[in-house]
Amino acid sequence: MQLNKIPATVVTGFLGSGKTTLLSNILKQANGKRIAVIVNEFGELDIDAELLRSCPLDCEDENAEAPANDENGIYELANGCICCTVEEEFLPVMQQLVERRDDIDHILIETSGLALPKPLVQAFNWPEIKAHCTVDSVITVIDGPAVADGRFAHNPEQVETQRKADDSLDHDPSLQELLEDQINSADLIVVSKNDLLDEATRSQVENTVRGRISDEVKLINVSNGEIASELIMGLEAASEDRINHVHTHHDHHHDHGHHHKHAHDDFDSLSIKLGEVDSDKLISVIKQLIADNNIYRAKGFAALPGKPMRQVIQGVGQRIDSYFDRLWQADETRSSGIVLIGKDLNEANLTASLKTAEV
Ligand SMILES: Nc1nc2c(ncn2[C@@H]2O[C@H](COP(=O)(O)OP(=O)(O)OP(=O)(O)O)[C@@H](O)[C@H]2O)c(=O)[nH]1
Repeated sequence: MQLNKIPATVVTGFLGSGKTTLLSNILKQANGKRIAVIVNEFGELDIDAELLRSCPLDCEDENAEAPANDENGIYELANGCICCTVEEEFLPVMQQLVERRDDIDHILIETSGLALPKPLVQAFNWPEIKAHCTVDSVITVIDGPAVADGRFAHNPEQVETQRKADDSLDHDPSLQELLEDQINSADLIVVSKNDLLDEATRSQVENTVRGRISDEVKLINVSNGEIASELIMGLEAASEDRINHVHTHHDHHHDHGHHHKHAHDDFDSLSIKLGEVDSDKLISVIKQLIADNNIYRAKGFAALPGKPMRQVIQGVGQRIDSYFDRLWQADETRSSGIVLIGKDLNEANLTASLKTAEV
């Protein structure tokens, strides 16, 4: 019966866990498969869509013809959170995709790191969607090194011992709930950043995650998003059929409709525009800001004087990656922009600090 429904894979996972990296690797393997991508981002710059769209330096030829990499294949949902805007944002996009169904083999959906997957999966039970689409699987990406650092301090003794070390970030109850909801909705767990784990840490991480999922949920370790697309697509889980039974911390908020307080209401997302910058200085300022504030995620683009290429800056926890992704285009203003996502962020102070990197 599902043969003629379009399969949709929902990729969820916390900020910076590696969702975009995974998706861009899947798109590289599209091999003629026509994949539509829906991206939802918490933050005003459409960085994820941009990164998925722009062909990385090492993939120029393979990808030139893949339809998913052409602009028509990528749908950005307005800034915010897919779980709160299912009706206004998600439904219309799905309707468009259904109209183009003869041109689409698979839909990939990247939710924002702060989104709750359940309401999104439930939307696949709405008649207009259900008739044409099914959820192939919900994949939850979990940041391996973050687990190793104790982000899943769930059992009480662990919380007690770890609280001394850090009482602000990783043991925030709203964050714990969000992570648990993302895990509970999963058909498949991808533990990312495997390259950053040694063997002992890897099995410790596996045990921690295993302790939180049911036995039938598979767990795969992945480095740099490199995984065969057959392991990710075509799982035929029909997740919408079971989603109502998945217990989450946020059920009552959605089910009763009136009280719309979500996990992510406590988070701030700032988008700070800068001119050309000194890259080393910018990175060291961001590191310092991450150390001094409740910043979970920093990402953006930097324009460096005299450099023809744009630099991508990615910060997760204390780790900052940077690389050049593409040439600045002739019609583009060379400017930098950084998105900071966290709690209790003081925009004026953070802007002033970042501006010290301008040249
Ligand atoms: N070393 C290493 N870095 C990784 C891996 N996967 C992702 N990263 C890095 O982690 C950072 C975040 O990765 P993204 O793929 O953007 O994460 P995301 O989940 O899409 O992030 P948000 O959309 O902001 O929630 C980037 O700097 C990636 O290069 C991995 O397997 N190994």
